[in-house]
Amino acid sequence: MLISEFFIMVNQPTLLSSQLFYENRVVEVTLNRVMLGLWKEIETRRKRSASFNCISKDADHHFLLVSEIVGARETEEEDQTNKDGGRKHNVLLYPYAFTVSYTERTKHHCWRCKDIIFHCLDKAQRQQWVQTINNQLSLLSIRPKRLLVYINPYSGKQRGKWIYEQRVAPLFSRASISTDVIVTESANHARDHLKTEVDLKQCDGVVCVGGDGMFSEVVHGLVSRTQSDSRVDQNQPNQDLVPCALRIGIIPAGSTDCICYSTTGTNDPVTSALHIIMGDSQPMDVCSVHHNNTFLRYSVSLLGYGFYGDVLTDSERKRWMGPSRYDFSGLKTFLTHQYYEGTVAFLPAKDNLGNPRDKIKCRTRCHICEQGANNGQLLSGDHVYKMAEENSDEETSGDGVWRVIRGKFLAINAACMSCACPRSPRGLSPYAHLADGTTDLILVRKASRLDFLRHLIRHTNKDDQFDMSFVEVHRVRRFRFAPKHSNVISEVDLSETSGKKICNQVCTAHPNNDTGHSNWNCDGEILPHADIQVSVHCQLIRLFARGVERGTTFDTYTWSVIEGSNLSWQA
Ligand SMILES: CCCCCCCCCCCCC/C=C/[C@@H](O)[C@H](COP(=O)(O)O)NC(C)=O
Ligand SMILES: Nc1ncnc2c1ncn2[C@@H]1O[C@H](COP(=O)(O)OP(=O)(O)O)[C@@H](O)[C@H]1O
Ligand SMILES: [Ca+2]
Repeated sequence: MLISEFFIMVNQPTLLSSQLFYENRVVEVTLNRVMLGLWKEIETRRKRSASFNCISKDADHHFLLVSEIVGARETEEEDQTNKDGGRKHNVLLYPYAFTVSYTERTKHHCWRCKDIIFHCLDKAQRQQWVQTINNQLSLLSIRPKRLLVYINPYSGKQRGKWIYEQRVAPLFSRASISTDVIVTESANHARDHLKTEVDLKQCDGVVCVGGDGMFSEVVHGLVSRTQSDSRVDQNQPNQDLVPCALRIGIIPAGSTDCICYSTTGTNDPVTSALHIIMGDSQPMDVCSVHHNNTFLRYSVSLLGYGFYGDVLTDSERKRWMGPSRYDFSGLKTFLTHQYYEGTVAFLPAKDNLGNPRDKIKCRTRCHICEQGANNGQLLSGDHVYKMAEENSDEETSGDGVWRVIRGKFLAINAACMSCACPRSPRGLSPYAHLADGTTDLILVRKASRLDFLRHLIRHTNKDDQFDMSFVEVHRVRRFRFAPKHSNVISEVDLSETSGKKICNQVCTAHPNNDTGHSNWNCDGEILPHADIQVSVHCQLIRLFARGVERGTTFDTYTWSVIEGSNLSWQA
């Protein structure tokens, strides 16, 4: 925080100011539109213990941003812990307590909800404080007030219900958020409910408790509902889709939790609940997947053919093993060492969106993602690319021209975001962006088992998994794939303007034959077709998240400490 920002903050008109008892001392507490605090010690009974997070133990001025307060509530007498005599004495003088809950950052992007208890002289003063704080919070229009919650009781280690009830619901209630909770009874329950039954105007957001598959259900429900309400045909691969109005929150309880991890920096239910309460907003790209001009599915994380498709196909039969099914099937698939022949055609992204190896990480308020959204507006969809494509006879080369690559691949992965998760903390494509309108297309060609193992291991450490002769990676807006024996892609509608030429190339490249092919892993779902067309839709949805923050230490959102007027801290 800059000093100028600090002065703007403290110079806001005061809403409420009183002398209250806090811990072992009397303090002057002030509330304005932006902050609670600037506590000046009036009377010290005992040397203050460092009982709440602050930079300096000797500091006697503190503040808390209103935007980081979860809620305030009156506290019952019996809830108050008063172990020492000095404190008891003061509690008698200030018997009416209230609690302010706030968000505090801990290590590794985890947030925690902390409480501070203040004591008032009389009931009226306490009521005034609680009401004024909560009124201020209700003015923060970005915060959700009513949420629709779907719990998959079978996700991950089957602890979704417990996690929600024990760790999340109490926080929502502290933040005065009302909820409609639905425990799903079968696969696609949440998707179909959102698609047809829910009155979306009755809530401010949708929360899913589960894994990537559960999130995918909610995305399908919301996106499909939004398109059908706007009479948009999802079957057209080049169709501009209508963005969803409601934000989605993820309480991680699944096997991979890659979307939660990539958007918050951790897979912690309490952190996610606090992002939802704060009303965070993170736009996110969505890929639409079509086969033969028919809509198949949406994808927000990984579209994987070959290795990840085979891992998923094998692991689906082992759901009873829980999350470790992926380790088992991963090892088995690795040993099988199967490669697949096919043709990939793709439309590269604009140069101003960087490239998958530029070491620019997607972080909170990412400027590459901003750039991506602007590109979309300026170019209005694919028009410029269509022009480039029509005017060129080149099969490859040039920004905005389709490129075609044929070969034998161990894996073809498209990562629309980093796909960071506990198994791979940097992710499948560490520099992919959440909301730039592109996906990173990773082509892993046929290689020895040892080389492929080296590539896989690099997903788990700091080494560059793309720095290998058999791996190439491209940032793309659209792509197509046809397996060598494809007989379906020749049926693609050749009247489609964009991709027309490419389609011809793909078709002529592959006379039909009967060699085997893999499956696509689409965010943990197996797709029924190998021949697919993929388009990225920039910022189609929004999450209750803020992307991964740059540091985990002090910044403008957290508790700050000022030593008198000597502003020794800056973030
Ligand atoms: C020899 C060591 C090899 C380690 C390789 C580790 C790479 C891990 C990269 C994982 C990227 C996961 C992307 C997310 C996929 C999810 O959508 C999907 C479904 O997740 P869900 O079951 O719904 O939680 N999970 C998987 C494993 O396919
Ligand atoms: N009540 C239910 N019974 C069975 N399957 C369900 C239920 N609710 C959701 N599902 C499905 O379970 C699958 C896995 O869910 P997910 O939450 O991703 O868990 P995991 O991360 O363990 O795979 C998803 O495809 C989802 O559609
Ligand atoms: Ca992206």
